[in-house]
Amino acid sequence: MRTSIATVSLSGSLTEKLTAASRAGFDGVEIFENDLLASPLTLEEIRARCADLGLTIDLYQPMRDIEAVPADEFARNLRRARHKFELMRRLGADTVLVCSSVHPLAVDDDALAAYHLRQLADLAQDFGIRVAYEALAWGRHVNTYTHAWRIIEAADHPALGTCLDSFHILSKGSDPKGIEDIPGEKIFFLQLADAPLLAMDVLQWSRHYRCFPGQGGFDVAGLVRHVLRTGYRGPLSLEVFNDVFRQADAGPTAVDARRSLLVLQETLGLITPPASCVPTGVAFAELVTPDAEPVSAVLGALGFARTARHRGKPVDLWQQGEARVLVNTAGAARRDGTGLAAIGLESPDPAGAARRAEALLAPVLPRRRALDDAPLDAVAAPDGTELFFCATDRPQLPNWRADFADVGHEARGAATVRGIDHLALTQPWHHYDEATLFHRSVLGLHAQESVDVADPYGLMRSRAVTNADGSVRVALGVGAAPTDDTVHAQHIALATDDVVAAARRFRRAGGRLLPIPANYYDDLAARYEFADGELETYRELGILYDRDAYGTFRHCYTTTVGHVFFELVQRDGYRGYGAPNAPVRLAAQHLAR
Ligand SMILES: O=C(O)c1ccc(O)c(O)c1
Ligand SMILES: [Mg+2]
Repeated sequence: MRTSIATVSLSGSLTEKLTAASRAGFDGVEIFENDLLASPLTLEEIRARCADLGLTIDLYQPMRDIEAVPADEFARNLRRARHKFELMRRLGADTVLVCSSVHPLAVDDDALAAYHLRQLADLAQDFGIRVAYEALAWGRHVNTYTHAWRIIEAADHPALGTCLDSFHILSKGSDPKGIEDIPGEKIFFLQLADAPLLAMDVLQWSRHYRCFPGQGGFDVAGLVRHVLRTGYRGPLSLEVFNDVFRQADAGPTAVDARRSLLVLQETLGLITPPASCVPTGVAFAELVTPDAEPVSAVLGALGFARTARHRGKPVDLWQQGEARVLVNTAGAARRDGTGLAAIGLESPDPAGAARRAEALLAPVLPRRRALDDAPLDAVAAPDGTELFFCATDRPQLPNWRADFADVGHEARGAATVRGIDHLALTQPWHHYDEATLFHRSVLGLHAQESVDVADPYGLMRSRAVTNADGSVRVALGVGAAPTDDTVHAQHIALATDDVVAAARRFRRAGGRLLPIPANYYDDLAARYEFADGELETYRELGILYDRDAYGTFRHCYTTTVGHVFFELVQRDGYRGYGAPNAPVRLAAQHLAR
């Protein structure tokens, strides 16, 4: 189906919005009146710009407070409408959106509303224009789609139909099944928006918190299914009022928006992009650093051994159990200090995973490889993290590990780390919803609930995306103090079967663990019963503790190197990420700085 986006959904000038929509692959736009009023371009120039960009103008909006008002008011409305219809003719737009009235003088009189809309449609028809009447969720008397449709039926005019907007329908809890009672040709337009499930006034909710389908809590696909059954064949159009998108770069927002429609269309069986290919593990985490020494010291103290070196690049492979960490001193020019730059995802079908990622608009990264290196497909996540789709020691598939030559080092002592438990990636503040949708749709991971975490200097939000068996877990976090990279760093959480042994080993080898305040342990003692000496051990090492319905969680943190730190995690059935402990950890990290 054709896809469209309202200019109000994107940041910038009208020109910037149109360019972003076109680049992201939209077929058309809804032009929001304010964007037009504020543009220095003439109507003819806007029309030509859209044509050059391959965009149709699918809707002009909104007209407000038209119907069921006193007669003198309505006469003025018709005069205003004539003016707008002339404008639309010059613009080349043939559908106008009319919102249900919020006028203080509007009366609760369906017959009068129908009579007024019929007159408006009569006038519109002279200009070859169609009027799409939309029930605002906060409309004074008309605030449900069924009520709007009753009035349209009563008005009975070929140039009058309805505009359905998923936000207004789903925010009020209306049953979307009734949409099937409207003939498809009377649905003149379909606007789509999702929203997080919040208990608040619908107008505020709508104007500030809408998001793209798949990013909130509404069943937008279910609603569209009802619309498609009517025979509606107009565009799927996104109309998203959102405080974050208003400020973020229009380019990435438009791509995020288009991805949401691709995923929606896939859900509805309208398109079939390459199938989802869920990663089955973390092959490696790659750190870039200008100086390998500090991070190597931490890895060594954690019990990792530098086992191999890339044949052609200054990249070392550090390994312990199934945990592999690459330390790359070549890419550091791009970043300041040590950071987590890439993740290798063990994929059942690396090439297939890359094809899906590309089809869902993930930026494909050039393969930086030498002639005999294994071909590695990589894409960039919204936060810039490089995601490699790879295979480790699997016959028939290119083996990334073969690009590394063993250096013969082995770890001293038994392994205390088993593998990578999870990776925590800090998202730029304006990419949080986009990141969730990206990891869900491109990688096929499941998103858990978003949790709020109090940082002493602001609020953090965090949400985990995982595969079914938990062998891939990524915690996406967004911080309130985005400039504080020391605290809001990325981290690599390492799975251990004995966090006490792993922590002691780290300390004996000269590693420094994050100190946790005594008050925390006094509280733990009040909340849980521990075996003799257990709490003292946690207190001594800075080990944090949590429990959920499934088991217990013990974890501690190394101090931070550049923009990255490590966590040691002992997960005994526990499914979370120690969220109750996160405020204490964040405060301790601020203090340690
Ligand atoms: O918030 C508004 O006023 C508004 C305007 C036009 C729409 O299509 C809409 O859904 C909301
Ligand atoms: Mg709308």
